[in-house]
Amino acid sequence: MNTLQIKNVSKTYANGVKALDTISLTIHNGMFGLLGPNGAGKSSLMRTIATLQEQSSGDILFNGIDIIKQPQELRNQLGYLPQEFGVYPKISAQKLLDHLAILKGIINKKERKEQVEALLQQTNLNQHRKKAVYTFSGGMRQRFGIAQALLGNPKLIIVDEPTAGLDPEERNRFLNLLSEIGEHIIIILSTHIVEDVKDLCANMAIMSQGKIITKGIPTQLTEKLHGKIWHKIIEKQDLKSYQTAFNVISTRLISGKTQLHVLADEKPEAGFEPINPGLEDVYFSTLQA
Ligand SMILES: Nc1ncnc2c1ncn2[C@@H]1O[C@H](COP(=O)(O)OP(=O)(O)OP(=O)(O)O)[C@@H](O)[C@H]1O
Repeated sequence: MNTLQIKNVSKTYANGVKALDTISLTIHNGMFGLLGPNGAGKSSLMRTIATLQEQSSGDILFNGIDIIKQPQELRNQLGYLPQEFGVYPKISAQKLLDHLAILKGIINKKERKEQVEALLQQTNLNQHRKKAVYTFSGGMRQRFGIAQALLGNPKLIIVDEPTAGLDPEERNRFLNLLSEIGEHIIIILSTHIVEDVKDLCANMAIMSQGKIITKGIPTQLTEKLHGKIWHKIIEKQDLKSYQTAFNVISTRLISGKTQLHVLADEKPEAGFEPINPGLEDVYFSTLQA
């Protein structure tokens, strides 16, 4: 079992922005969803765990190893797909993956060839291996990103906002690929898309303004809201008055009418119906608390 311990980690940038504020999390094998709006600090946390920047205070231990004291130990076991992968050189996907494998320390040629081929197959990119990555679609690039993250059989994989900008089919494909990677390593999926976390992640945390504001098992967090989420369809122009009168956690426009979700212990007023809470209700009610 792998264990990542984040203990009271804070990060203040040179410009004074406190992006991480006493974060504590313990993460074991399986897929962990880190959910939060833009600017919550997710990338700051991912970059800190990946040893690309140091925290201002607090400790991060991976399988008991302090990642500040022994960054190379962590890097040898890490696969990282950053939010911005940067500029791709004009060489084929296969050559680029081979080159990245050398950088990861896989110096044995035969072993490298086998890994590169297996990863191109696994990420369904084998038929595109001769094409340059910069010509790839967004979904193909992200799958290539996973292929490079998997080089060297890492025990910890970090993927930062991987599905942003993907169309639904590519997104599904990408998420299926992630879920196939396995239960024997830690995969941290940072995202602002609730759906990404809902079906895939055994554990999750919600982050806002540099803090972890809730954490747990998605189904248990959802269950806690049972009987407290109320639904009503109203006229668009009445929204303001409903927002003043009730704890409206989300709104959605459906065929010109507005659908409300309200958090309340009892039926707010006539016309409201109880509904089964979803992870979106957990997310929005937590962010508003
Ligand atoms: N290198 C930096 N220097 C100064 N401020 C930074 C730096 N990186 C991030 N920030 C600030 O820290 C805060 C958290 O940013 P971060 O990118 O970690 O959030 P995020 O949750 O990943 O959001 P997004 O999805 O928009 O990237 C923001 O206010 C951001 O402007």
